[in-house]
Amino acid sequence: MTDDRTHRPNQNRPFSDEETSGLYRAIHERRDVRSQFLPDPIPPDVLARLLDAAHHAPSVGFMQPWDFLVIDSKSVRSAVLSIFEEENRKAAENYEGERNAQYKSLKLQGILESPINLCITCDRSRGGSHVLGRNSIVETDLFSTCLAVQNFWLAARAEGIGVGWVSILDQEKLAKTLKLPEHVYPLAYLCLGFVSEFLEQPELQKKGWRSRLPLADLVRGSTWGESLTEPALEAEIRKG
Ligand SMILES: Cc1cc2c(cc1C)N(C[C@H](O)[C@H](O)[C@H](O)COP(=O)(O)O)c1[nH]c(=O)[nH]c(=O)c1N2
Repeated sequence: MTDDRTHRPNQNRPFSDEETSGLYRAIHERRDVRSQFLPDPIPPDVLARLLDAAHHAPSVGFMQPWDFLVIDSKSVRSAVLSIFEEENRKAAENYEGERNAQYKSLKLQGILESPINLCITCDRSRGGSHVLGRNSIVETDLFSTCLAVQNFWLAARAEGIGVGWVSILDQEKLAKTLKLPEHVYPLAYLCLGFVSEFLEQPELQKKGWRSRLPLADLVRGSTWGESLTEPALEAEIRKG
């Protein structure tokens, strides 16, 4: 696989309308999936494209700290599911009464229903002790790996593949189950597969757990307490 995989001539021209709307469509219609997985296998060429998309994420100092564990082993997945169940029991203790019942009714993983799981890890030692740009903020390797996850997630949506991120996991137990070296952190545990449907809105919103905040409440001016100085931008943001 080469860097030229998605090369197009005239790379500096803006995207066509169709390309632009395809990108925004992937962004808006990406979902976290855990209830709608189909068992159909993901064709190898498709999975390779998604991994290649992840590998083209930005990274601090071009560190590329990620590795990808393609987990098809049933026994490994069952072990991860056990870790989830234990952690999820603990997580449920954070809620009382009706909220507790609502929490317990949520489906928060698709570890066995999805045909494949993927762990995207972060090798915290890659690139040696001095990575350009990582001198002050050591966590930039983790941030970079999150961007690889997002690339993967968006490309998957475009390919019609659902992705669900499972983070209700004890990271130490997960690392042990996956036999990761000491310096490798299991950043994202993902379930992947074709889906019966992509929900129109986040599952948590659909189930009344939490809704999307208005963007206008989140955009601020130059400092935290200031408003935007550009009224036209303010108006555009309020339009929604
Ligand atoms: C870092 C991180 C970790 C998790 C998630 C996401 C992210 C970014 N999400 C998915 C999350 O609930 C979902 O993204 C939001 O509800 C918004 O929905 P959409 O992703 O827009 O469909 C998630 N979902 C779930 O069912 N179990 C989980 O353990 C997690 N963990």
